[in-house]
Amino acid sequence: MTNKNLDLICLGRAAVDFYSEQIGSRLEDVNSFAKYLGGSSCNIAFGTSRLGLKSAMLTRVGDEHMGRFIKEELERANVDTSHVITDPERLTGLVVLGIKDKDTFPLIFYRQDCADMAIAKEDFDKNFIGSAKALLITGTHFSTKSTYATSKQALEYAKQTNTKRVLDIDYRPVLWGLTNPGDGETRFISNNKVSTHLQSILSDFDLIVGTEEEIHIAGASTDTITALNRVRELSNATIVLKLGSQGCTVFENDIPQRADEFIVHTGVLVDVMNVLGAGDAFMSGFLRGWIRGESHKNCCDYANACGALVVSRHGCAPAAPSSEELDHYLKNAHQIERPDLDTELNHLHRVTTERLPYDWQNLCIFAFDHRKQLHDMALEEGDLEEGKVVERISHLKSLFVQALESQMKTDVKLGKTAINITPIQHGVLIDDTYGQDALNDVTGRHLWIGRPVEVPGSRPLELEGGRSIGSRLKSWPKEHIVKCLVFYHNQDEKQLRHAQERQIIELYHACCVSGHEFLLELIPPKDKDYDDAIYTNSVTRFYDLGVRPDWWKLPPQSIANWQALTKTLETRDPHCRGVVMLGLDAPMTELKQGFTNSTGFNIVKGFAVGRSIFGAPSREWLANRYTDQQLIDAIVTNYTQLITFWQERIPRL
Ligand SMILES: Nc1ncnc2c1ncn2[C@@H]1O[C@H](COP(=O)(O)OP(=O)(O)OP(=O)(O)O)[C@@H](O)[C@H]1O
Ligand SMILES: O=C(O)C[C@@H](O)[C@H](O)C(=O)CO
Repeated sequence: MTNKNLDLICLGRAAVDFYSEQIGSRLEDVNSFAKYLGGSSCNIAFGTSRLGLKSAMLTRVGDEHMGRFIKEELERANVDTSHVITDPERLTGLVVLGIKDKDTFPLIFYRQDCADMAIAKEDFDKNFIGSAKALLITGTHFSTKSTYATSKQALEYAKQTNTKRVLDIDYRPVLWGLTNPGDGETRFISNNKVSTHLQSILSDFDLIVGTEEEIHIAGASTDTITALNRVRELSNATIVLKLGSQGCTVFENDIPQRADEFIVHTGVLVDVMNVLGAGDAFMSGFLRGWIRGESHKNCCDYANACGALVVSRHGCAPAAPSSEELDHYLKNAHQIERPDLDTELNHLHRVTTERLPYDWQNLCIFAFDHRKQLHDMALEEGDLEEGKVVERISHLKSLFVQALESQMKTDVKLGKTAINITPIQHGVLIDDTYGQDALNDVTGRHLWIGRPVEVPGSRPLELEGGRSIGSRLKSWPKEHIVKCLVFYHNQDEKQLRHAQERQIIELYHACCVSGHEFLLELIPPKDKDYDDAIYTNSVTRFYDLGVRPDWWKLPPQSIANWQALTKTLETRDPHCRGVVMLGLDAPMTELKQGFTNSTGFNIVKGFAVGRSIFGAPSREWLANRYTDQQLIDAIVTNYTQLITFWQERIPRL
């Protein structure tokens, strides 16, 4: 398997899963669904990519939002989507799934004439298939005349180019027209036609994977040994038999005469939340080892562990583990009774699977989540009635977004001439009190977006909208980063300190559940003395409490302090995204010095500054001394100044 730049191509179903959020509900009664990437083949392309293989997807999606979602999800997981073709006529397949109890998982496929079934021979060529070490096809894509012909063509190219061929039998009777269309749940119906059909392709494969029921359909017998023997008669492939919670077994050559002669590779039994997707995760784990030529034992260990992790979690694709997470689980599985409740494993899952949004290294964040300050400013300068304040500040915040847009255009020009400068990544911090329109406007544009939850100025910390932050986060776009500012001193009197810490712990856990990133901003209270060590001590204290924010927001620090903080982050949470520096309305020269001190410290990813950029121009605008355009221009001048300070401190490439 040399000269292959891809490890794996997956040909088959690409769908969107709508997954019931009420565990125990009948599907009839479910009232909210999570939306995930789905489709067995897509799940495997995604799962193997998370495990470090270079995977590609070969399929079609609709020319609509769901099709784009699939493509983007795959890309975020680093899957090659060069052969995810947009079908001009058909819609993307959908799947609705429920979790009734540990054995009942109602499932409806909305796949009539769906896009992935239109995959055609013209969608790929021999070079593409030959560029992978292995080609995987799932059973459904042999179920119609045209998908059969397309799949056979792909197999032929694979044979000619020494690409290994893998079959996941993945038998879904409904997709062969054997049950009523609403019954996606039934996993086995014996049918001679299907068996004969499948048997016509078995000889084409090097690896065949199936559950007992799937081997039964392929081998045309409900006696497992008989069915395995029939598969063996027709194929020299390595056969992997999945045995549910017991694990799996592999046959290279002859089939043993009795089941008790099987060499069973067992994993660790876990509590089932949902078995759906276990097969795709199993396949992903197995292929991680098989494509790299590892032993059966390793392949099966990876496969069983991936299956176990996925059955213990909600969803199929999003539950799939990363390489680091899998290795951690394999080392510790016997001590991890409940993977779904294990803090370390959940943390690794959260921080090592592709986080939204992207990789941030050079952040220039325009922070205008100020509520109290802008409110006071509006009253002072604008001579407004209280009722008009909201309207005026909302308008002001929309103009801030326009200023940001102008700034981004300026940067594009800058980037063209100064190519040796690291590209700037823009961000914003906006509240939903005055800035909902501005927030909606910036969302979905690949910006870093922070959104505050604290009641401004509160100490002890209070959250806007009360304590039920978890339910609030349900309505937040995933890309919004939960920002919480706390006026904190690690030597605050006990009661105050504990109240604040409890609030932060709850908030952090709510973010872990909702999947939002969390930014913790620490500012020492004005009414209390503190020395330089306060930041490292406070950060350490939160780690001791089990709070691992994705981001820290801290004032600029001395060089010695950045050294201490670097050490703390490296030892306590190497996956932390980093620190952004705040401005505290400081004059530009002071900010410049602060930025300079952070030179060379990789934990510092950028700045998040507000009043130094918008303060003076906003006063002018609120007092009607500036037009909208003058405000925008003044903001861009200040923002550009800060970006220049920041860029100058970044070592040139
Ligand atoms: N309760 C469990 N505990 C531990 N591992 C499990 C458990 N259930 C399943 N697994 C693992 O997941 C693998 C696949 O499970 P299963 O046999 O249910 O696949 P499947 O029917 O193909 O799944 P799917 O619903 O995705 O089609 C098993 O071989 C095993 O490794
Ligand atoms: O493979 C399918 O089409 C169904 C999937 O969308 C879903 O993720 C699942 O059930 C995986 O086993």
